[in-house]
Amino acid sequence: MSSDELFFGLDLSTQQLKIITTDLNLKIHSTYTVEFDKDLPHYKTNKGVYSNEITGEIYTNVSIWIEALDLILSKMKLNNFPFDKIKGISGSCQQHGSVYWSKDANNLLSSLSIDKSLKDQLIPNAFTLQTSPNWQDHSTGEEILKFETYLNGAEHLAQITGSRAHYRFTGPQIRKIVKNNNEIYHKTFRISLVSSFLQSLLCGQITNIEEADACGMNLFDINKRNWNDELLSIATLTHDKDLLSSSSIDSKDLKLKAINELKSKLGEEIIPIDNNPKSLGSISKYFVEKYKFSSNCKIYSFTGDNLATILSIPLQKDEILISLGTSTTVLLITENYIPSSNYHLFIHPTIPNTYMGMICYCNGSLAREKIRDLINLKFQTKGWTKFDEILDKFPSFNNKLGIYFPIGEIVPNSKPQTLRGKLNPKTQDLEIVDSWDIELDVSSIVESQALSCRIRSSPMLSIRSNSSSSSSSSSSPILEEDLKFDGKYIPYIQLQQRPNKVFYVGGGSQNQSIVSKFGQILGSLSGDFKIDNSNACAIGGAFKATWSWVIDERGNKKGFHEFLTEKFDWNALNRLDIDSKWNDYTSGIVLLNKLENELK
Ligand SMILES: Nc1ncnc2c1ncn2[C@@H]1O[C@H](COP(=O)(O)OP(=O)(O)O)[C@@H](O)[C@H]1O
Ligand SMILES: O=C(CO)[C@@H](O)[C@H](O)COP(=O)(O)O
Repeated sequence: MSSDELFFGLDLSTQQLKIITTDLNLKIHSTYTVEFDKDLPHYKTNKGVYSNEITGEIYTNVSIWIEALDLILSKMKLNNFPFDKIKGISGSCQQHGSVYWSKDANNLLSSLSIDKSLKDQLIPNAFTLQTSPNWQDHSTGEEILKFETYLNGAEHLAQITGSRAHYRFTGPQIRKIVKNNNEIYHKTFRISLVSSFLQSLLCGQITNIEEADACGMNLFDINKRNWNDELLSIATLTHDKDLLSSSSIDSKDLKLKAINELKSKLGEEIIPIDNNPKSLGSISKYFVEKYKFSSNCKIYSFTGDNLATILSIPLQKDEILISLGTSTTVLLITENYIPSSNYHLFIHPTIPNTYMGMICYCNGSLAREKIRDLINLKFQTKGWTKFDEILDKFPSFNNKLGIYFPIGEIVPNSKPQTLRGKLNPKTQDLEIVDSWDIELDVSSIVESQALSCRIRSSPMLSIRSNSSSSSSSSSSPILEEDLKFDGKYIPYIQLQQRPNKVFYVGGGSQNQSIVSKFGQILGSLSGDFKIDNSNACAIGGAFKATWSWVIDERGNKKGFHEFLTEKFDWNALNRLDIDSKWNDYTSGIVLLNKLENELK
């Protein structure tokens, strides 16, 4: 490894912990991974988590993450990795999850001995709760109802926080813990997001939550750039009578006490996004002594995995990035804060006055894997080859679609279920079908997932379609009426908007057939691109660490976008040869709309 200045991007996602190292020119040097199911089998996780199908709870064990950190660094040490060259570290983590620290945590974090593992020193006493809710959790139905009711509805909540209430968001999850584990809540000294938890381990002290990731909590006021008192009180006062406005001094005191208690647990200060990122401090002495990091190695704030993903390429307006990880997420950037209950807006993690738009689906890779497994069972095959071969045999829309939600879905908000249907192209009537040949499920699942991304991202774009630029079938209907998705009408004009470019990242982007089908349906105007690696969020973290360090230590004044555009390796973008079938799939929008209206 020739460079003397290296940077780490960590990514703690659902199924694994990754580290990518880059140099000052943003060139990628190495990648290391620990997969939870495979490399830490004693935890007996399934795809990184534990699930309770009856309650809808999905969670994991904080201990897995702590053990994974020692394990990945030990793997690197065995490989003689030059830790002393690491100048800066940043990273990303799965969003919304929360970690509950005890009052002893800071002492324990700052006095770790290298004779014992992180896990043996932290797990017994540093946490009040050994588990952390996972973003796939669906157990907070009652809580999200309270958040939306007390805040005068989903749209109003979205105006304040960038999102309506969601099961997985940290505020509703905290409310559930206050209700079910009240003693534990009050004993908790600090609450971290997964991102601030990991940066705290590295810093050797509990650190604050970063502004962009705070937008995934239903607690943070995006306009005021601060915690919202009303929302903090909803998260902690679980008796309706305490929440209903009352002018009595006692009730005001109770509310204030509850707000202040949660504020102090979350940390009064939030790490702001600006053009002058400051380090949170140097890496803790445990890592210096055990792995031989330099004591000058700086830690920069971590963010959410989707937020870090948009840092991996110089994304522009009207370009969308699709992450085909465990979740499927559609990401884009915008300077306009126009919130809606149909999508999420987050503060951009490095560019001031800019936002990230996001749509997130739970049933992404794992739902596709279930169909792939059935195909492999039928044909006695392995891997994705047969699935891909079948998918490639469906070159155009056949007026059949299925909705496949083995677990509850975020978009649209729905229980676990499967629904298949055919559209009569002449009458536009829907016929529900109980089952069909499993081969049809292959095209159906990929088409319905891609159509949902197209429908829900198009209102956030600004380029109107020029239908002559894509292949068109004369039988395609023209949308002339507004369609209701997720309880809200999308004006048909907005359904005509198309992305300029689409970028694909994440595990599933390695699959040419899946990406081609997405590309045909999304119909980008200036091309589809795959990034030549599957670790976009870890790369985004490494790029953020590099940019931050260059500002912090070298006095560079370039903003993140300028810095990235200048150094970005454009050869890493793989242009894909995909023919748009945007027009042909217009009837797919009608069919998906009808099918979604039938969901239970
Ligand atoms: N060749 C492939 N074809 C389709 N899906 C794939 C392929 N390779 C990996 N995947 C999917 O990628 C998923 C993991 O994506 P990744 O981005 O690594 O995960 P994470 O969400 O944990 O960051 C797996 O669940 C798997 O289904
Ligand atoms: O909940 C969301 C975003 O809101 C998920 O995208 C999580 O952030 C986890 O992502 P992966 O494990 O799929 O990377």
